[in-house]
Amino acid sequence: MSPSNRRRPGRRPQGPRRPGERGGTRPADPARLAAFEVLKAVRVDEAYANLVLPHVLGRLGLEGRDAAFATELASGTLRQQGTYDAVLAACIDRPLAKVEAKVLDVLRLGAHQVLSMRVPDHAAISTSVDLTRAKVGQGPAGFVNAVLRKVTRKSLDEWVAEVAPSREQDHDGWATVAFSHPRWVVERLAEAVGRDQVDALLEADNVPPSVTLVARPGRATVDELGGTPTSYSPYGVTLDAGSPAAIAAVAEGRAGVQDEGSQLVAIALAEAAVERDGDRAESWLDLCAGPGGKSALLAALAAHQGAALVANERQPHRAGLVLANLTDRSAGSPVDGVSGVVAGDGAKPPFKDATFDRILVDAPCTGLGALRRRPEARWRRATADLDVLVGLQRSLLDRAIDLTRPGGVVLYATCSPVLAETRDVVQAVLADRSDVRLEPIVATAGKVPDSAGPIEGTVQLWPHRHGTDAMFLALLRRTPA
Ligand SMILES: C[S@@+](CC[C@H](N)C(=O)[O-])C[C@H]1O[C@@H](n2cnc3c(N)ncnc32)[C@H](O)[C@@H]1O
Repeated sequence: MSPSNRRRPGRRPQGPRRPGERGGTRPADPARLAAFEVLKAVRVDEAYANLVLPHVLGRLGLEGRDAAFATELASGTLRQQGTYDAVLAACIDRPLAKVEAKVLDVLRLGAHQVLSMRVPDHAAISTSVDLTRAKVGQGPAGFVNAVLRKVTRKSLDEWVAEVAPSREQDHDGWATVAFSHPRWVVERLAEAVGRDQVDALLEADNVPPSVTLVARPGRATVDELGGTPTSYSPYGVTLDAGSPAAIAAVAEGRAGVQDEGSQLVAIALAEAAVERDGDRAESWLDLCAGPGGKSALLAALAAHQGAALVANERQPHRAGLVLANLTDRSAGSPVDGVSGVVAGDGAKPPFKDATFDRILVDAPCTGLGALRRRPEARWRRATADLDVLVGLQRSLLDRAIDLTRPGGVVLYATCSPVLAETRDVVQAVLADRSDVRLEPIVATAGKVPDSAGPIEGTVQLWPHRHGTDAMFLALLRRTPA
């Protein structure tokens, strides 16, 4: 599919002049102002767009269509910034690095409206000029006007054909521009998914996912949530419309927003075969639990299986979020299945060796499998992050194996398909130790079609194939040394 097929309807009629407007000095349009403020918060404060958006919308009093327009404008601009920067570079006769950051934000927002939102050119340009006057000053308004006029001269497809390298001679360079991903990410994803599928994956990364909910078993049912049942998780539904917060089970914490792939990770740990250790109730550990989405599902599954879950998270404020996720809001006490929440470093865990029956290591990772839901994430990561993360992932998996009793299991998961974080971590730990073996995932996640991971028996989910985040799952069993 060509990049221009990613256009979404966003046409927004221009209303009459607002009170107080006078010729040439109109105030900035509030929805565009909101999107501008989100970009600024992402750039200056390293904010997450999806977290800052509700605050900005609330502060500016935006609701309904205006809120939807601002959301698409901010998220779409951040997501497709790589494409727009290549276009803008062709329209400006100095390097983009020399353009004032606030002006570049306005230009990117304008480019998104012109090239991907079907906002009429004159409206996109005049509101961008207004925004420049309001937030930067009169000086650059003419520059913004001139640059955006140039942008309107071609469609997105025509621009990509003009500014991207040749697809035949430099596929990754072309994909970098056409699908707006940093080149190193294109290369790593191509290595993981295969050259024949990488374009489909990159394209899927640019489509915001629909909202998926989980009904925590024993506390809520999928029927309470409405929506369409997910294909693989028995606890999931995809919302067709509306806000999750308006659903009682979500508001009460008995259900939550959770990608289907994440649901399959928690289910895979619960479903693994583990022989009972006498009459003792099973003890489960979520080693990297923050903010607690998988812990909440694990706790419900643990309660059902008569087990007890400990949730551990290194960052104290995220451990607080885990606690909130594991608290029964009406009773004010931990939900069934929880035996504790700990703020500790999983690489130096405050637990005794060989004490847990099942451990989830949902490792800190690059998150390159969840780019659909985090529009700015692709620009935040760098290859240098990989080395640091891989070292941490290996030591967390290693410690988790120490904490597992012989016969028990560790599920290693990442929301990244990058082979250095998946295959290589698992193979390195297997090569180092004689007291662990890899086992195939045979239950629900293992039955997902076309989900073979990079080592036999492991699972790799994909946005473009399964509609989930690109979760990787590997099951390891502790054996006597
Ligand atoms: C992928 S996230 C986990 C998501 C979580 N399982 C959920 O479903 O909500 C990884 C988490 O590991 C935490 N983390 C990073 N380093 C850690 C460490 N050394 N020990 C324990 N947790 C750590 C991060 O703060 C982050 O919250």
